[in-house]
Amino acid sequence: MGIGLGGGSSLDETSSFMVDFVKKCGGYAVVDGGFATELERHGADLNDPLWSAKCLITSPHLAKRVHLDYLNAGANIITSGSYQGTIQGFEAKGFSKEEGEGLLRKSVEIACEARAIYYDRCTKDSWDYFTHNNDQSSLRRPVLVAASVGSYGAYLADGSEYTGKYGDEVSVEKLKDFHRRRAQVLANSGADLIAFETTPNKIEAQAYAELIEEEEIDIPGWISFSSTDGINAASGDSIMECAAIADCCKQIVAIGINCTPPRFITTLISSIRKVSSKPLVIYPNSGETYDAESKQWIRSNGLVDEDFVSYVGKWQEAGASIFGGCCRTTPNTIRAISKLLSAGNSSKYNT
Ligand code: MET
Ligand SMILES: [Zn+2]
Repeated sequence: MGIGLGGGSSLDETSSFMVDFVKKCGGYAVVDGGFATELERHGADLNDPLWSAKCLITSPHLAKRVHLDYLNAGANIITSGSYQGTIQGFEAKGFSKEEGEGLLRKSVEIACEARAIYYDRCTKDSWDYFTHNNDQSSLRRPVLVAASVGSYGAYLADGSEYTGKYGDEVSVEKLKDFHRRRAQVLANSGADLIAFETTPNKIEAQAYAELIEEEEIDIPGWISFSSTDGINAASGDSIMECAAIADCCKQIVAIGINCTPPRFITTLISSIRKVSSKPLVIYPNSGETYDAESKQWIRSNGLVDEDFVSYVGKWQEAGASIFGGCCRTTPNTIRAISKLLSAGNSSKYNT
């Protein structure tokens, strides 16, 4: 178990979990960047229905390295490689249900191992620092491990997490059944929280909220939405309605927008703020567009890291407090975000 609440935490503790964590981090927290992007940059071939979760089978060492790179870049929250890994998807590859569940747990174990390595190094570094500077301040940053849950659309592997068009036959009940076992397994995997990511519509948010209650999921979570127009969730559902569903769920300790172009974020934050005072987690993609057919990112409109980072202050002003990156962002993006926020913080305290 990490430093999360773990079994038996009270709802009061849960509702203040993210507010307390952000405070502990210094008023803002940093999330990691694109996981798949970074695996691919290191040569992984993720053209597979499991996408980045394929590495849990073929290259767990690389997954650990990517987590570690994000920690070294300044992340306070790292997200496990389970985004597109589902028991159904693993079964389609010939794994048994138990093996599939084991792979989900492994995604969290890998992230926890990366955190342990990072902490070990920090302890060593602060010891070196102490012996040279006679200063006992620890250089260790608080770090949470979030278990990633991709949407039903991610499992379909046809880009429908960016359209939210699941068809009439897909109901809240069906989505709950689809997500149930994975959510149970990840809630008991040692992760500090569950990140329901790239949620494109209202019914999936509703399914998560109901599932959390029904299954008595006792670790905190966030629900993060995708948008393709900066006004609504990707399906066209009102972002305020989506956020209101997440707001009603006590176990949901933050609401977010991820894998959405940076230029859309500020207006979405303002909309969400109208219906929720929970901490907001913002981790956009680079602004490039994903082509589901060719399974490639189209390089136009992408932002260089400096451009991406130039938005972060605006998102903070609009009311968000947790920042990172999604697809096509890298440890360099996260390093730049950390640097910017820590500079802002020190100037705040120095004036
Ligand atoms: N956490 C996931 C990743 O970075 C989110 C993907 S969004 C399509 O791989
Ligand atoms: Zn993404």
